[in-house]
Order: sequence, then C-alpha cells, then structure tokens
Amino acid sequence: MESMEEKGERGELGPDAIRALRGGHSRAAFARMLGVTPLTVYRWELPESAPQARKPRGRVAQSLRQLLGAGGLSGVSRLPSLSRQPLRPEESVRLQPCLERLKRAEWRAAEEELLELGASGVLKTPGARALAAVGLAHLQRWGREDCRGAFATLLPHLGEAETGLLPEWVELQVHALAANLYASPDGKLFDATRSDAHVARAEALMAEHPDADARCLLRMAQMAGAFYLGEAERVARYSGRVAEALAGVTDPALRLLAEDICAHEEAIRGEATQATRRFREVAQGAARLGYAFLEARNLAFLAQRRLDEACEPEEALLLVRRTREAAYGGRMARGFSFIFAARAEAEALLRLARFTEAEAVLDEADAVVAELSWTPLHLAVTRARLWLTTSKPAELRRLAAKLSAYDGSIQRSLTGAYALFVEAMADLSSGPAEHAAAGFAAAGARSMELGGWPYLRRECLLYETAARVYAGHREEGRVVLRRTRAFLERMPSAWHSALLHRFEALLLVLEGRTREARELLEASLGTFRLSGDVCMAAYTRNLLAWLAKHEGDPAADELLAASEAELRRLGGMTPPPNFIPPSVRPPSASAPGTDSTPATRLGAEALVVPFERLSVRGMGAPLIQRELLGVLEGLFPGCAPRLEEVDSQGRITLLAGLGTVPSTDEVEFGDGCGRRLRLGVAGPLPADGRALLTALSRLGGFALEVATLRGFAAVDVEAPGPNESPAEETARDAELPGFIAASPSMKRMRVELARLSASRSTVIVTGESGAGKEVVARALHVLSTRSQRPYVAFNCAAVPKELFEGQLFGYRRGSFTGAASDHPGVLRAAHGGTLFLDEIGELPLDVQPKLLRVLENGEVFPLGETRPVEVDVRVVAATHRDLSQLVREGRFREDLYYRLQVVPVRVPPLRERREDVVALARHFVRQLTPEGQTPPRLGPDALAALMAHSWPGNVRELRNVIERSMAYGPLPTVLGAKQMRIAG
Ligand SMILES: Nc1ncnc2c1ncn2[C@@H]1O[C@H](COP(=O)(O)OP(=O)(O)OP(=O)(O)O)[C@@H](O)[C@H]1O
Repeated sequence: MESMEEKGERGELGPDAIRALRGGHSRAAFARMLGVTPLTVYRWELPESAPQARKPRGRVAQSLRQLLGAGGLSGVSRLPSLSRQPLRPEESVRLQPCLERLKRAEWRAAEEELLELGASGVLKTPGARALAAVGLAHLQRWGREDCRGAFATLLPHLGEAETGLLPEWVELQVHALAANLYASPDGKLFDATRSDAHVARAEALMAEHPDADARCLLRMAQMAGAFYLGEAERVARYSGRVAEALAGVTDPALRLLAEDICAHEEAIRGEATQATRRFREVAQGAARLGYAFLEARNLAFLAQRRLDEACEPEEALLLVRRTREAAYGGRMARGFSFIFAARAEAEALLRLARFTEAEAVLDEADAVVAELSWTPLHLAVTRARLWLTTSKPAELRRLAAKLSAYDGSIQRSLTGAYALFVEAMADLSSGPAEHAAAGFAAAGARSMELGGWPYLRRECLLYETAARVYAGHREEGRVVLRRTRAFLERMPSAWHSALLHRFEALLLVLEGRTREARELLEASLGTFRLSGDVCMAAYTRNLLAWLAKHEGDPAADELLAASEAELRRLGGMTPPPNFIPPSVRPPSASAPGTDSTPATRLGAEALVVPFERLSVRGMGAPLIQRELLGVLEGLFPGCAPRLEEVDSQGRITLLAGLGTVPSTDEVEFGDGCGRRLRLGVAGPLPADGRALLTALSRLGGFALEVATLRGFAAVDVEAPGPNESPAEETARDAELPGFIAASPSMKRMRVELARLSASRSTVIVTGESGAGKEVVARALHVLSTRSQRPYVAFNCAAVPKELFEGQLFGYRRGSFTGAASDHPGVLRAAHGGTLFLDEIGELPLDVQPKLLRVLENGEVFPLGETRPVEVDVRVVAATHRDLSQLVREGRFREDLYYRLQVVPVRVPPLRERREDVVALARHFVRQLTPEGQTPPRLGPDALAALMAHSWPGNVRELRNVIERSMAYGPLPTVLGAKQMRIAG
C-alpha cells in the first residue's frame, strides 16, 4: 500500500486517496469541512470509469493535497487555513450595507435586505452565508428579543465554525453570537458551559483578529452567564469588563446595549439611584436610535424604579404602556422585557387595589415564563404581596412549592432563596409568626450566601420586621428594624420606607409607645395616600382605627367599622387573623405601661408627623411637593396651600395646589439647587403659624435638594414638556440632537421654538452671556421650514465699525477703497435661510435704520449698488444687554427696538434651571470624549459639586469645567469632584 505521504507527493486524488483521507468521517461531515456537498464527495469516490465520477479541482484539490501531505485528517481538529474560503468581493459589497444598518438598529430594513440577499443566490461562499445568518440572528436576539429564532438561524453555521470552514473573522462573529445565545434568558437554550466554550474559541481567534465589538459581545455573554447562573460576585467582575470593553466599541447600538448591561449590574448591586439614571439615559438613547428592544426594556425597569420612589401608580402604568408600545413597534417577541413590564404593571395595579387585573397580568407573564422555561422568581415578590393582601395562604404555599421545585438552569439557587421568602410570606399570612420571622431571616441569609442579592434582602428584612412584631419579639424586632433602616439608607425607596414606618409603629405599640406609633402611622398614611397607594393607605387606616380603639377613643368603633367596610369594598382585604398584633387589640390585651390618654396635638408634637413625612428617603420631587402641601392642609385645615416657583424676573409658575385663591401668608425658600420656591396659604394662621410655615418650607427645601442631588426622577423621560406627548418629545430630541433641555423651562422653550417653525417673524433672544443664545438661534433654524437653506451667524461686536455696513449689506467692487471684489454681505448669503445677529446691542447707530428697512421691506442696498436687492431672510438677534436701557440712553433706536421685539425669547441663566446641569455635563463629557473611547461617568461627588455651584458663566462655564477636567492625562472611568476644580 502506498503511504499518504507518497500519495501527497504525487498529488494523486483518486477515489482511494479520498476514502483514505475521509477515514472515519461521514461523507456529510467531510463535505462540510471542505465546503462542498456530500454528493460531490460521493462522486470523487466513484471508480474513475463511472460516468458520474469527478475529481477534485482548484482550491479544494489544493487543500486536499496539503492534507495528504500532512498525513491525513487524523489528529487535525480543523482543516488547514486553505480550506477557509474567503468572502468574494461582490459578497462583501452586498453584505456591508446590511451590517451597517444593524449598527444603527435599523432592524427592519436590515432584515429585509439580508433575507433578500439570502434568497437571491448571490451569497455563494459559506462565510458569506454565515455572516448573513449572524446578522439575522443578531437582530432577532437584540432587535426582537427572540432568542429561539436567533438560535435557529445560527445553528446551521455552528457546524461550519467547528470545522474551520469559515474565514477566521467570520468564525469569530459566529462564536461571539453563539456565546451570547447560550447565555440567553431562555431556560431551554441556557447552557453556561457551551457559552464558555464559544467564548474560549472566540478569544483564541481574537489573538489574530482583534475586534473591539466582538470583545464587548464576549464580555456581555460572560456577564449574562454569571447573572443567569445567579452568581452575584461574578456578575460584578464581568460587568467591570464590559465597561472596559466599551472603550473600543464603535457600533452605536452595541454601545447602548453594553451601557444597559452596566445599568443592570448597578441595579443588581443595589446602586438603585445610579441605575435609574442609566436606565433613563439608555431609554432616551434607544428612543433616539429607534432601538425598540432597549427602549422597552429600560422603560420597564424605570417603571419599577419609579414605584420604589412612590410615584403614583398611574404614572407607572403609563410607562408600562409606553414599554408595550415600543415593544409592539419593534415587533418584539414576548420575553424578558415583557415579564419585567408585567411585574411593574401588576405592582401598580396592586397599589390601586385592582387585584383581579393584577392577577391576570401576572398569569399572562407566568405563561411567558413557562414558555421560556425561565425561573419563576422574578414575579414571586409581587405575587406574594398580592396574595398576602388578599389573604390567600394556600396560594402562597403553592407558589413556594413551585419555586422550590424549580430545577431549571437559570438562577436555580436564587430561586430556592425566593422559595424560602414566599414560604415565610405564607406563614405571615396564616401560620405562626415565629416561623415567618425565621423564614425571612433564612431567606435573607441565603441571599447573602449567594453573593448578596439586595432586592430579595430588602424584602426579607422588611417583612422580618413585621413578623418579629407579630410574634411579639420586641428585642429582635428592634434589631431587625435597625438593620432594615440601615439597608434603606443605602438603597433608598420611599415606598419601602413608608411600609417600614408602618411596621415600626406596630413595634412601638408593642413597647407601649402608642403616641409615637400613631405619629408614624400617620406619616406612613400620608405617603401612601399622596402617592395613590389605595391598598396600603386602607391598611394603615385600619391600624390607626385599632390604635384609636386601644387608646379608648370614643369614635374608635365607628372608625374601625368604616375602615373594615373600606377593606371589604376594596375586594375582600380583611386583615389576616394575626395581622394586628395582640398589643394593638383593645386595652385588655395591651402591654403594661401603655399611654392610654388620647394624643394631645400641641406645639412641637404637631411637627412630628410632618417631619416624618417630609424626611422619607427616596421620594421624588413631585411627591415631596405634594407632601408639603398635604402636611400644611393637615396642620391648618382649609388653608388652600400652594407652591410656586419664582424666577429671577419675579415671574411665578404654579407647581402644586390651587392658584385661584390669593395667598394671605407666604414664605420663600430655595431648593438648594438654584430654584426659588414660594409656599403660600390663604386664611388666618394661628399665632405660631408663620414660624411653622417657615420651618416646613426649609425642611421641604432640604428634601427637594436631596431628591435632586440623588437624581430622583423629577424631570425625566416620563415627564414630557407642556402640551407635548412623550413621542413628540422624543421626536424633538432627535431633531435637535445637540440641544439639551432637561428642565421644564427649557422643555417649554423647545416646544415654543418648534411652534415658530413656519413663521418669518424676527426673534430676539435675550439672556446672560454663555446661557445658550446662539444654541437657541440655531435650534430655531433647524426646526424651521428653512432648515435646508443657509444659516449665517454674524457677531456685531466683532466687526470694526467702518466695515460694518459692507459686511452686512454687501458691496460692489470699487465701491470704497479696498473693495477689490464684489461681496454679497451676510444678509444676501443667508437668502432663504436664517441670519443670526449676535450682540445686536453693538450695532452702530447709523446702520440701525438700514437694518430696519431690511426687516420691514426685505430690501438690501449693497454699497455701490443703485437699486435695492430683495432678500428673504429670517433674522434672529441676540443680546446679553438690556436693550430698553440702551434705548433710554439713546444708543439704540426705539423703532428698531420695537421691530425686534416681535417674538422675544428669554434663555434663563443656568442657576434657574438646575435640572439641566447634570444633563449638560453628561452631554459635554460625551462630546469631548475622543472617538473610540468610553466617556467617563460623573461620580456622585462631582454631581454634588456641579449642582452646588451657581454658574455665573452659565453653560459656557460648565463646558469649560468639563473640558478642563478631561484635559489631563488618560481619561478616568469616573470623573470626580477633584478633577472638576470648580471655581468657588
Ligand atoms: N441647551 C444647550 N445644549 C447644549 N449645549 C449648550 C446649550 N446651551 C449652551 N450650550 C453650549 O454652551 C456654550 C455657550 O453657548 P452660546 O454660545 O450659545 O451662549 P450665548 O448665550 O450665545 O453666549 P454669548 O452671550 O457669550 O454669545 C456653547 O458651547 C454651547 O454649545
């Protein structure tokens, strides 16, 4: 027998050689390795005399000869690189635009083009077909959240990647995507080992083919793998790597996706405030890019976060609706985002006591969970709360059993910890409270063992406090209470704090401190009532009625009857038998030493409840404002309180309360972030009323300051500008990409600017230096029907007086010494478009009548011309000076002054619109980060420093500060206050 080497040398590729080469491989596998069909291999192996027999030719023959030379396939796991077929030029040309579309999240167009390409037969090489499949699978996974569809698309090409048939850079793409698909939130697909194997293969290829986008995809796969395995520490580690990998990513859709991953990691770590900001930013970025999946997903998370901040449930429902709209618009499959949106929706419905609807929403989401073979843990807390409220212990036990029986691959251990939690909820509902307390403690401890899952821990701590109280464990109750409080300090949530107040009140009753208990219950009731939590408000009222009975209040029976009727009316919300601890039952069962005299409500005591209500951590600004008014109404019934904002010109905007009744007493205060507010009441106040009003306004001011500094959503994606729908606002953002408007006043202005789009009227923009007058002028142009025509800016302060006229109106050659050629002048240069005349106050007196003529007749008289020239220009003028003062001083013509005042627009100084500070700072950080690098984050100390500064130089000063802070050395990951060096 001839050896392989001998055959290789002779280069003979007869049937025997082929069969020997194929060895133990099937024809199909061998064919796949070579990129030919099994039929071709069959023909090679036919006796040479057979009519169908063929011989290998060309490049394939070359590879086979090489293989022969190398001693055959044995020991070769992949074919030598020659068997990798490069893409043909025409294939690359056709594929490139589709891949570019994917980067811009233009899923629909990309899909159509890729499918068309596939069907057209243009893609001949396996590499091109695989690349098209990667594109399709990518958009299915990250455009539609359809992991299964993506997997089905990619699967046929995984084999090709295994056999080394694809060009290496294409193989890398296949492995990167496969790593992510095996780390997907679909229990049927999830396989961390396979995901890791693909990561390893891709890493090996990346040594030769560095690819920043693929690297980021791999880090995302690792982070997702760790998350779905429920390994909190690894999640943190890999998320840091995602953040690092972000640096080189150029693909905008991928960047957003990676940002979203980082936000999730922050949320998992319990850095809720920071996460909220990121969710909001990603949702906005996604809306701008038209990236429905990310928008939907982040809106769902925002809804959940807003519920933590005790927003009104209706607001959360609105966000959920927007999530669904985005998902629908993006033709998304029902997956991860659907489940999270449903959870927020059910939570909001529960607060509105719409129990049946909440249950239906959860059932629907559960069906999706089952379809995806996903862990049921993410709906467990909401479910448990619902069944605790509606007293369904049997259902709770069934849920606990379901959770502990879960044997899927996603977050199995964590699901077990949730099972313990739900079991404890069942005990709280009907079993012994001691068991419940021990159960919550065990579930909390388990969450810590698993690396610390703060959301589960928060629930465990909170309900353990309640259980300890019901079990009559005073000492342990205090200890857990302290722990829960400390936890909520780190992870503020207004809603959970209000609930904790309620449980704390029960503990106080147990300790015989009923008056303090009442105060806490009232504070908690205030928060629930104002935030529209019908359900919790009803429970708290019921406790207050019990307390009244306990205190021997003659009206208690009536109160109790009314409260129980309310609970029944709300859908059978009878408190479970042990819901009221024995110590709160009538006096016979009360603890010794109980203060049984009705609470007196005089002097300092009157402030306890208001102070408690206004100092709940984690409230957003709107809730604080309403709390402030609610507290005033409680203290001075019928006083018609109202809260207004006063700008630097003394203009008033009503923020809350009724604006119809004139105030008889009012105090002004700051919100610590540059805004002046005014709290007013109508009607006579008691003797110390004004002092009380002042003290409350101060406290309200602090609460607002904290809320703003922490970034609790006062103004954000869900708060559109006046008369503007969220969709319109998003559209406006897209139209004016560099125009930052986060504050209500700037949002209002943006709407007004758009309304002026079709008008030709002259606009005068006033405002302090650096406030953004030119930015407004440009925005006017961009939004106007003239946007496709020229925009010309002319600074009246920068041109010597003698050249002024010529520059503005133009001149003919020779019309004055030095006029060597014709000059059209800026007015004619702006024909059809917009002329921005900056520093109009510097316009020389003798030029003023000529400009007036242009404004009145649309006629320009260039120097040296005998006839006027018609121009169609919209003039936008700007000044930081007081033009009326210049008129009084005779330095500005009155007629021109009035002509300019047709449409005045005032840009407020930055100190009057604090909400813009952080948004602008982030915008500048992004703008000033060199291409290809990751913009640093602004650290909390930097944010606080930015918010505290008064910005006399306005936006320009802010931009300079950011520029300076980024000017030295390599960019840090986080920009701190130290780098800012804001002038004092
Ligand atoms: N709303 C905004 N969004 C983004 N950037 C802004 C905004 N407002 C101002 N800026 C930036 O701040 C800087 C100053 O703005 P601008 O030049 O428009 O101020 P100005 O009021 O015209 O100043 P001056 O009175 O000194 O001419 C510019 O870099 C501008 O890009």
